Amino acid sequence: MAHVIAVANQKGGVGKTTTTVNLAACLANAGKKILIVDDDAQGNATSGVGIEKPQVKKDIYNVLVDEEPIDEAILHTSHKGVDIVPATIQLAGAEIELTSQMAREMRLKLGLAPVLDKYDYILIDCPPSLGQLSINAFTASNSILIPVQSEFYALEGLGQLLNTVKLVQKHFNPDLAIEGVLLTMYDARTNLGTQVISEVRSHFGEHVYETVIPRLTRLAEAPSYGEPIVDFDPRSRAAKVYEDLAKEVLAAHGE
Ligand SMILES: Nc1ncnc2c1ncn2[C@@H]1O[C@H](COP(=O)(O)OP(=O)(O)OP(=O)(O)O)[C@@H](O)[C@H]1O
Repeated sequence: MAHVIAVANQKGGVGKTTTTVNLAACLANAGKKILIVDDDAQGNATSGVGIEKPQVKKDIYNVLVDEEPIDEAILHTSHKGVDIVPATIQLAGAEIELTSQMAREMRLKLGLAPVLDKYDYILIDCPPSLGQLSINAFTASNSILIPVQSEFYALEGLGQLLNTVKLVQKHFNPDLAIEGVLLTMYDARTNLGTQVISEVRSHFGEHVYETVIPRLTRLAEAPSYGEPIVDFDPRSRAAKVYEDLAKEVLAAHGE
């Protein structure tokens, strides 16, 4: 039975997609079957695993809005053991279209149900907002992994995110847990990064991963080649840090 993890932070550009794609590949290298759900109309997770948009016949929009079977939208990716439900720009309309539909918060949960036993982990790459797409992700998930950029305003907006988590727990998904808080884009050359780390750790305590993702150019380069870092540059420090994160995630699940 898959463990479903929403990778979320309504702040833009904090490393959600980078974390989804690279954690997925590292978990697959550890022998796990992984499904990525691209829940963001930008479709960066989709292109980041080598899927060209014209290749996409059905995407997450068709699952959420048209309630079409998810297996018709699932594609294999460039990385063995990682499948994806892609997103294209048509997802941009879903927030509004879902608003007038019945059981709108449950669409992703219902959509994923038939494939839960085919995967070990399902990672949902959430959009930078707390609208219907994120609510659907939180309702469908066992837990939420929060990437936090190591910068001055790191904690800003996290209160709002945690409030949304509480609302979803109350109304749709009482068992939704915090999977972990991941510090990203850490720059060792500034004192600021170190300050932010201690601030985030004092706030979230044991939820914060030991692994901290540094700011590394290789991580920004890999997506344009449609490859996770472990394929693009397997011996790099960037590959190593996401491998470390995968080990922590597996350990947290007793593996
Ligand atoms: N550790 C890192 N070092 C260097 N660049 C990074 C790192 N993590 C992410 N990036 C780059 O920063 C940008 C934003 O990252 P990413 O797309 O993963 O964030 P996001 O939270 O998914 O963004 P959005 O909110 O737009 O969906 C991308 O260009 C990505 O390649």
